[in-house]
Amino acid sequence: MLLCIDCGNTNTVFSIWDGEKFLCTLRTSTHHARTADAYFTWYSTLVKHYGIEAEITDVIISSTVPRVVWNLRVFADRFFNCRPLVVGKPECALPHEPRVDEGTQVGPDRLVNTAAAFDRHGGDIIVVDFGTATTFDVVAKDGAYIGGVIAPGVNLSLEALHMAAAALPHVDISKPQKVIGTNTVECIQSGVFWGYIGLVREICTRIKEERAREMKIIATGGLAPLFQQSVELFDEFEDDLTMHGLTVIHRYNKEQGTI
Ligand SMILES: Nc1ncnc2c1ncn2[C@@H]1O[C@H](COP(=O)(O)OP(=O)(O)OP(=O)(O)O)[C@@H](O)[C@H]1O
Ligand SMILES: CC(C)(CO)[C@@H](O)C(=O)NCCC(=O)O
Ligand SMILES: [K+]
Repeated sequence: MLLCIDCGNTNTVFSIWDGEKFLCTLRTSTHHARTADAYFTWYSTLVKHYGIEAEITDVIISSTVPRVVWNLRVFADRFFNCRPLVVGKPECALPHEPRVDEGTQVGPDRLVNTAAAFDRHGGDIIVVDFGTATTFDVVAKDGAYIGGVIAPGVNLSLEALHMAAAALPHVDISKPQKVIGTNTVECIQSGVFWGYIGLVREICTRIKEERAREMKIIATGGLAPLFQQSVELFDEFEDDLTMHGLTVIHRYNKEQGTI
């Protein structure tokens, strides 16, 4: 079985793929100093709790935080006796090479999202991922990542207001009933919520104009459904997109004989 690891700047997600379906999904905060032993203690406790019998033979990692990869490599080697495939490293083949400026290190999560979206929907797609940052990944007709957009994430925007302005409290995102807030919390929620609706719509419109074609918009990440509630922004929402992409890239490397 394949253990897929998606390490973001905020959260790290493990998911076990049995070849047909994900058996479970485990989430922890990303912390570069977490040791291989600590990962295993956490992992084995939860797997046992869910009553899952998993013989892990392969591990694939996508990490936007380079420093965590070392401990995850040790984790894979020590507990599953395997060498993990790390997306973005030269030894990990990609179904389509990104077409970006030379020397650009595309975030591995974006490469994975791109592979997943192309596998499920074909090309001419925009993937919007609501993580620590909100990213827009543009997938060409042939499946290659050809660039995109990086905007501050929803929670990051809320946190930035709280951090920088003494009188602004921490608030959670939610959909305000109206645009004009009549208290501080409503004003902040309105700014971020409606501001984000505008951001997503404007960027997608401009991407389509720049590409001069219709493009399907796929959203992923915990907050996408909240925005979709109000305005039709996306064609599809897929909460397992990044995990699916890891299985696609792993299968491709098996087929290519790189692993
Ligand atoms: N209805 C909601 N209201 C508030 N927060 C939510 C809601 N649904 C999901 N979230 C939060 O949204 C965030 C987005 O999750 P996601 O896994 O997509 O990205 P992340 O873990 O924050 O970022 P990264 O992948 O970059 O680490 C999570 O922190 C999740 O707890
Ligand atoms: C943009 C983030 C932080 C989104 O997770 C990640 O994909 C990343 O660190 N990217 C590197 C830069 C780039 O993708 O062009
Ligand atoms: K993510």
